[in-house]
Parts: sequence; structure tokens; C-alpha cells
Amino acid sequence: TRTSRPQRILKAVQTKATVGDPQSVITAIDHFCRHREWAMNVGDEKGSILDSVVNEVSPVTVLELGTYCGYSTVRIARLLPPGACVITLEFNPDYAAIARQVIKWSGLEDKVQLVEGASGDWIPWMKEHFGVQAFDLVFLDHWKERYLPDTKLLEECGLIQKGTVLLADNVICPGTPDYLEYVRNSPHYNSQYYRSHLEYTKVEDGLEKSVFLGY
Ligand SMILES: Nc1ncnc2c1ncn2CCCCCNC(=O)c1cc(-c2ccc(F)cc2)cc(O)c1O
Ligand SMILES: [Mg+2]
Repeated sequence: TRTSRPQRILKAVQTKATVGDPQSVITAIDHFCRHREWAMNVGDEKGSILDSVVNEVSPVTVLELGTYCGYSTVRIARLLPPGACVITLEFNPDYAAIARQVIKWSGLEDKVQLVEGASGDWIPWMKEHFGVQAFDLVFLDHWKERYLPDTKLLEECGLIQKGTVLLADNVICPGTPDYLEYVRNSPHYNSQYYRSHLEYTKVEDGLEKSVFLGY
């Protein structure tokens, strides 16, 4: 049977990128998705904004919701200092299997914990299972209708504390209207929109950065 799109992305990495070189993995995926086949990676334009937020926060523990092929996982992990890590949750086992290989090819497996499962099931176990106190940065890039309920769940589980930064992809396209309304109107968040474009297209999209101000 035909290969899947994630399998074709992995092949592009394995043929075009250098083992242990995260930037070459990022470049290979962006080239493939811009010139061969569109895919829902955060991409190079929004990826540069993600990079600047990671550098600004210099997080020790990062949570990523929605791994897909591991493109943004690699973008984040490549900027983390020794001892820092990103826990990334992926619901789809086929995506997770490809992401593991992409992350391994980039040589960043020591900075990444990939967990297979639904965000709503795993978030309540984060403290106990990973010994996480609170996250310094959360990158939301999974089911768009899960952004708001999972943010509320993270708050309830004490995984968001004063200074925690939430960075949400696709707040315009496909769009997360209930999440945007919440973070922009809550007195507990300071929210900022970074205007950009849907990965590899001219369609408007953007990232919303929301800093938790404490209770
Ligand atoms: N840990 C977890 N818990 C729950 N769900 C989980 C999960 N882990 C994964 N999922 C399941 C989410 C699967 C993909 C989410 N991303 C998206 O749906 C997405 C779609 C577009 C898009 C835009 C315009 C179009 F015309 C078509 C598609 C662009 C993007 O940048 C996107 O991130
Ligand atoms: Mg996205």
C-alpha cells in the first residue's frame, strides 16, 4: 500500500539531513513540505517565532501537546541547555513512531520524552509520572478544541504557575476561538498575538503567547 505522509517526511529527513544535525532536519522537512507535499508542521515562519519565545523563556521543562512528526519538538529541543527537556504528547501512534525516528536522527533524544496518549488522560499524571513541578513553557499544537479544556486542566493540576508561558499554534487557521477568548479576557493571563501565516502558505495564521500572572 502507499506510504503515509509522515513516512514520506521521515524519508526526506533520512535522505537529506545529517544525523546529529537538528538544523538540517528542520531544513529538510521545510523543503519537502514547501516544494513536495504540504504537512501540518508549525513551519519555518511561525517556527522562527517559536524559537524566539523559547530563547526568551529559556525553559527547563517544556510541554508540547501534539507531536505529529516531531518538527517543532526538534525546533524546541535544539535550543534547550543540558538538563532541560521537552515532554511531548502524541495521540496518534503512527505519528509517534515517525516522530521518534525524526527526533533520533536529529540527535536530541536525550532532551525529549515522547508520550503516546491523549492530553486529557496524561496531564493529571504529569507530576507523579515525570516529577514535574510546573511547566515553564507549554506549546499547544494538538486538537484545536482541546486547547481550552487542556489549559483549564493544566491550571487545576497545578502545572501552570506564575510566569508559565503558553504558546498556541493555529489560533486563526484552523482557529481556536474559545481558547483565544479565554486567555485574552482572563485577568490571570497577559496575552499577545504574533501575526504570521499558515505553514508554507500565504493564508493568515498566528501564535498566541499568554503569560500566567498567578492567582
Ligand atoms: N496529545 C494529544 N491529545 C489530543 N489530541 C492529540 C494529541 N496529539 C495529537 N492529537 C491530535 C491532533 C492532531 C493534529 C492537530 N493539528 C492540527 O489539526 C493542525 C491542522 C492544520 C490545518 C490547517 C489548515 C488546513 F486546511 C488543514 C489543517 C494546521 C496545523 O498547524 C495544525 O496543527
Ligand atoms: Mg499547528
